Amino acid sequence: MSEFLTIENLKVHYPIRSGFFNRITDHVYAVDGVNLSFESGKTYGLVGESGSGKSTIGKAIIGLEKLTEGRIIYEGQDVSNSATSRRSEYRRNVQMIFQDSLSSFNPKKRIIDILAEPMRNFSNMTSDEEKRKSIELLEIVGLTEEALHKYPHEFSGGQRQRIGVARAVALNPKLVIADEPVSALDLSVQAQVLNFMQRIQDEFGVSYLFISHDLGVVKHMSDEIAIMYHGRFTEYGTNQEIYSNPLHIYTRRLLSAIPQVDPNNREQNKINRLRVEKEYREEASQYFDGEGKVYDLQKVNEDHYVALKDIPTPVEGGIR
Ligand SMILES: Nc1ncnc2c1ncn2[C@@H]1O[C@H](COP(=O)(O)OP(=O)(O)OP(=O)(O)O)[C@@H](O)[C@H]1O
Repeated sequence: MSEFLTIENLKVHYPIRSGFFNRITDHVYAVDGVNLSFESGKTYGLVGESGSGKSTIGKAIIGLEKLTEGRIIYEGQDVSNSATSRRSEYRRNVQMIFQDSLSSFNPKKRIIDILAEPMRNFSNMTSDEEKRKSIELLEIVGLTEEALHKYPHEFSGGQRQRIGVARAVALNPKLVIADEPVSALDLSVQAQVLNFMQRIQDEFGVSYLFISHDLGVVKHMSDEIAIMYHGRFTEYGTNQEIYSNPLHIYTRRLLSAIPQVDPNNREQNKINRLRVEKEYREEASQYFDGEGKVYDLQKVNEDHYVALKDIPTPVEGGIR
């Protein structure tokens, strides 16, 4: 299957100003050379701790952050520059869902206006068509026509996130960037929202970039996973490779931090976590260069890339 969107060497550096003249004295390297390609109908997990640069990648792809360097290639054309002719088609096809829909929705607008906004921006529907489409969208996420004339605050957090999903998919986009879409919700409600997202993917073939700080949450959603540390990828691979054969200590650290539901696994998990922490402290130079940056990604196999100085040699049953 071919890629419809490719991100090449993406960099977003924020200037730090200081002193009496407010001069630029340094930069935050929020995203520092990231490559990523998207195929239709797949979910890509983007995972890392707070401040690692995940949201900045999402915002740069959607056009909310200016690229310091790099290119965004959509259907074979460079759309990095906002003046390009394909830009409008690109903006229609790449949508975003935010963590907190209450603050991303205008509280004074009714749901019909919130849902119809992308239709008004990117299509020429009549108000009847907008209404019909909005009802259809609400049904897709398990809500009824009654919701149309209500305001965002009249819904629960889970319902609002479902409305956010409905708005994002209103125009059949190719990619939806979901930035921590369920982090603010209770566990049972999280599962409900994720189920709707999955059903929509099965029906319409949309791709997701699913941003989370939690490897546990992305596990059941993602086909491919990128692990991010200080603006760079430490590891990239298929779900199977990342969860069953993690090679970077940072990935293993995130994995060992997933809470264990089964009490029988808790003791083993604790031992594992302590072992990973010890290795993280004592063998950092294998994983990070002299400045504490991760190395460039290297290919382990078709399904797996890791930022290590030396790629370990394969042994029977995987790579260790
Ligand atoms: N507008 C900005 N100006 C300066 N620095 C910024 C700006 N936006 C983000 N940063 C910095 O860039 C880095 C990456 O931030 P980003 O929000 O992308 O991380 P994140 O992984 O999404 O974290 P979180 O999970 O907390 O949202 C952080 O150090 C952050 O402080």
